Amino acid sequence: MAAAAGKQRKLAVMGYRSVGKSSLTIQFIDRQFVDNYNPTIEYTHHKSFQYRGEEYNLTIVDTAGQDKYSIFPVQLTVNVHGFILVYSVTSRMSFEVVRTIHEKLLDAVGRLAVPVLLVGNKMDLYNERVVSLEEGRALAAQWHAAFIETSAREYLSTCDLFSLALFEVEKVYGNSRPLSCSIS
Ligand SMILES: Nc1nc2c(ncn2[C@@H]2O[C@H](COP(=O)(O)OP(=O)(O)OP(=O)(O)O)[C@@H](O)[C@H]2O)c(=O)[nH]1
Repeated sequence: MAAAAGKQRKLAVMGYRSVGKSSLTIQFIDRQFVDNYNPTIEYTHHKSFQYRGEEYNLTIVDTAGQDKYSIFPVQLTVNVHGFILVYSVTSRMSFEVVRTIHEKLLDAVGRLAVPVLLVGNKMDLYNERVVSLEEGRALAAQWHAAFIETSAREYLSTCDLFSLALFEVEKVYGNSRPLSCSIS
């Protein structure tokens, strides 16, 4: 008998240029870090993922870097279950840009209960940090979103960020038992 198809979930990864959107996605898909920088136009990845004993077929859209003045890609929100908004803890501009993206996202989707995970990446660059952990937490709290700091380079995070994104998605679309891992 053929195995039952997994749950289909689509996630979009958005943020300013060069914050590590592709690196985080590739780290999740291939478990490797790519050091060279190639700006992304838009790339869609697929991965089967076991989450809490269930099979998920994830589609992850790694989007082109946005800035404050970019036109929000409204078509990108169609059939997307959750949004991963990434900034770099080394870039104040990238932190401002995620605020703008979030505003445009709510306008585009037209409702407040949008599953969002805010990610502060490049936490391995301790000496270059300009956005504090508290600022990230406070912004996520203001949005009622989840929050995590990570490093795609060192694969640092208390809990896999894609599991956390899925947790936010399942709060709205499915199973919402609490996570057993802590989020720093
Ligand atoms: N030190 C460090 N460097 C990182 C990290 N994540 C990404 N980088 C580097 O930052 C640069 C940009 O990473 P990308 O993953 O291409 O960034 P992006 O957000 O996809 O960029 P765009 O496609 O322009 O939007 C690359 O040189 C990566 O190697 C990280 O966690 N730590």
